[in-house]
Amino acid sequence: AAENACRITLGQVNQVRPKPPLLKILQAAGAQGETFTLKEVMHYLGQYIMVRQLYDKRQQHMVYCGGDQLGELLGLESFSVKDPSPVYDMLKRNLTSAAM
Ligand SMILES: C[C@@H](c1ccc(Cl)cc1)n1cnc(-c2ccccc2)c1-c1c(C(=O)NCCN2CCN(C3CCCCC3)CC2)[nH]c2cc(Cl)ccc12
Repeated sequence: AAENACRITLGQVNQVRPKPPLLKILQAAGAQGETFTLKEVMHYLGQYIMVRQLYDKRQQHMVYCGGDQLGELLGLESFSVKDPSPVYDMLKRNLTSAAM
């Protein structure tokens, strides 16, 4: 009934919970905790790519992730940051809603 409705504060409603393999990658990029906004997940994935030097220095939109855990998760050797679809597909498989 209404009075028993779970109280979801606005701050929590857009949180996602990465599955362990993705959480490990985010933590390698400095992420703390277990739930994040999608924006934070994207930020830490970008940081991970930079810290691990997975992007091509000359063609900076190309990410070569074969042989890295990121490539395992994506099921790809490389991708262009101009086509985010493989990343979104991977996130669909590796994120669960953290609300309740
Ligand atoms: C638009 C955005 C994006 C965001 C999501 C997606 Cl699915 C595609 C694209 N983006 C544009 N270029 C990058 C990028 C390129 C090379 C190395 C690292 C990041 C990103 C990515 C960010 C990010 O948070 N980007 C902040 C600004 N970036 C500009 C590029 N900057 C680097 C470019 C290479 C040289 C060093 C600076 C880093 C900060 N997060 C990502 C996570 C992944 Cl799985 C893939 C790419 C990115």
